[in-house]
Amino acid sequence: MRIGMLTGGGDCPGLNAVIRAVTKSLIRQCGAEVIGIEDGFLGLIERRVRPLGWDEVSGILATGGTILGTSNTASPFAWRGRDVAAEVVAYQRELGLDALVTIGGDGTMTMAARLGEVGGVPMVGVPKTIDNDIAGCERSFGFDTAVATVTEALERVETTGQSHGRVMIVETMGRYAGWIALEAGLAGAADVILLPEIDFDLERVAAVCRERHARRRATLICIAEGARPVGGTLTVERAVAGSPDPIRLGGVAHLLRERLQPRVDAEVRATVLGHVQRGGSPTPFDRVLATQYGNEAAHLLRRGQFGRMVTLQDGRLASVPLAAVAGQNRRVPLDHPLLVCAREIGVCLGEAG
Ligand SMILES: Nc1ncnc2c1ncn2[C@@H]1O[C@H](COP(=O)(O)OP(=O)(O)OP(=O)(O)O)[C@@H](O)[C@H]1O
Ligand SMILES: O=P(O)(O)OC[C@H]1O[C@](O)(CO)[C@@H](O)[C@@H]1O
Ligand SMILES: [Mg+2]
Repeated sequence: MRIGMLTGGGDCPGLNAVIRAVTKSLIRQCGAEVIGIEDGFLGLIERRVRPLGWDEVSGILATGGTILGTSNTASPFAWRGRDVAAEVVAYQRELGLDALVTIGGDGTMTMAARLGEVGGVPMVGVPKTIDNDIAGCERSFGFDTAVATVTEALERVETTGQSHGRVMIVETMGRYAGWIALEAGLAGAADVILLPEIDFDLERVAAVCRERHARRRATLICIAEGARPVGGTLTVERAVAGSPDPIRLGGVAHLLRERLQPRVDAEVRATVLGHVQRGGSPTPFDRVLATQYGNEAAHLLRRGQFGRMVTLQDGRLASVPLAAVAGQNRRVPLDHPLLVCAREIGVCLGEAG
């Protein structure tokens, strides 16, 4: 058996743990040859691959990023104005691949499925993202690490906020889903948590800050990059040319700071955490989850269960058809127990009233 493997989309902690587990499982279970494809689908377009053996994947469990590199702008169906999908499929055949392991988000899964439809090799997907927003998957690896990083940041920001009696705003990543802000906000004892799923009422947030200033000096606000005020729009930082999902969010913390400042006596400061949340070594939880996902991907390959993505459902390893994942986005349901819990312990979610 000859298996290709690539990492696509934004990187996240735990990618190397998956690469290691897939490779070691396949070598041990069936003596398979594993071919690493560099920089996601770009490596298939530019014909850049390298063999992955036991030594190449040893010692990488705890390292951040991806040893294979990644890309979020390379589409074989629209590469520099040309459709090169047929050439990519031909290259897969030249390499003698029996299947492809694609470790990525919704975009990577969609692309892998599309390549399969035009004659590409069968594939098995592994869900990665710090955002935890992949359909059919209750925990993507990388999320736990991001939550740990944001939690530490909130705690650090809180002590300086206390010293100065300020309103401190911390902005998290997460795109259109509020999972990172919600879990880190709870773990980091934020007073206000603002999510993309609940448009926030500025007057309500200001009232909480004023009330806290009188009682507790400081207010800690955790806001997801995709949050927006009632009647407002998303805060877009930039558009990335060539990316199938070109919008990059960012900066809503600054918008909130500007609008809050005239409404409160305390000084307001904003911190945008950015890629700090996506880098570095995975937590033990993510190392274990990524290892299990990689091992399970090898099982699917050996059983010939293609066109599926490994996943976690009700705490158990499982797999779902790619068609159920492609083009989807898993957001925080409004009746989620963590939202209920947050409200009941007095966290403001920006809701009016
Ligand atoms: N809608 C799409 N149709 C076809 N191909 C796509 C699509 N979206 C993404 N791709 C391909 O998948 C690659 C990765 O996609 P994208 O940048 O959206 O990352 P992702 O896998 O969704 O991860 P994340 O969004 O978490 O960074 C792109 O470079 C592109 O080749
Ligand atoms: O690295 P880039 O292209 O700026 O993308 C940032 C986006 O990717 C993610 O880190 C992961 O999907 C999002 O949370 C964030 O909005
Ligand atoms: Mg995506």
